[in-house]
Amino acid sequence: MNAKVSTVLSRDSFEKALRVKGAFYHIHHPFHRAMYSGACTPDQIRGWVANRYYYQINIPQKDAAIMANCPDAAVRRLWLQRILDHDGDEDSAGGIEAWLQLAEAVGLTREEVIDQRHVLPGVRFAVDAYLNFARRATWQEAACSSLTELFAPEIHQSRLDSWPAHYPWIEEGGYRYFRKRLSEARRDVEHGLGITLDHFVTEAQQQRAFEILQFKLDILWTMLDAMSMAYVHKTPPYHTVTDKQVWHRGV
Ligand SMILES: O=C(O)c1cc(C(=O)O)c2c(n1)C(=O)C(=O)c1cc(C(=O)O)[nH]c1-2
Repeated sequence: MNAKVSTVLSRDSFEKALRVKGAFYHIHHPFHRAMYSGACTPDQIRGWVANRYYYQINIPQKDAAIMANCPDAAVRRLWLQRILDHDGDEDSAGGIEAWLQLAEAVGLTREEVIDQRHVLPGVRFAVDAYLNFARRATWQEAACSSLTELFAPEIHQSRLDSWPAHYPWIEEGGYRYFRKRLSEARRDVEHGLGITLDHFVTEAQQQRAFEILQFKLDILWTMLDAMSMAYVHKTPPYHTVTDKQVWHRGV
């Protein structure tokens, strides 16, 4: 009788295999490559900042959904920091405010960002898929979906390294968000990765973890596809019938 050869990955190999998924991170998307090679117009940078605002404001709701599904107080206590990072506390204004300062630094008004008039339907649907996944998945699966943050410090650093030279018209104060995320993302990943390595221990679970990480990579990539249609190819939704931004702002 043939014994089934186990293809369960060791903890180390599993972590390495998760990191290999970085090959599909949105740092490789043409829109991103254009951003850090200096090829973007001010309108393209503004479009990206205004659309990414929707991701920023959904992240703390996503993290609150994970906490709501998690019965482990020790995990919740650590996870709570993510919400404070974005929403702020009595000492610091937080990431959403820093993002609004980035918006102003690139020439947008707070009002036009906060009212979400520029948020493209494709971006909205992609971000909503992330929040909805966190609501319905187990807290360990939702924690696993945050692991694209493994690759985030590099992308924030690439902006800090390249944008000031390419886009001197962006005010320096706008870069605070990216600087702030360098250490926050590293700390988040340590926690999220620990949960994932502890929880996904069978072959089927590890395959599921790869699929969850790919789902999240798809979200980030799809957001940029929608922005490319609108700001690079100049084909935003309904462009064949109107040049007005008629799409909905969230229902
Ligand atoms: O600018 C980026 O490219 C980028 C990517 C990601 C990511 O990989 O999900 C996050 C962030 N930024 C970010 O700033 C952030 O706070 C964040 C939280 C999360 C998450 O899934 O919980 N991802 C990200």
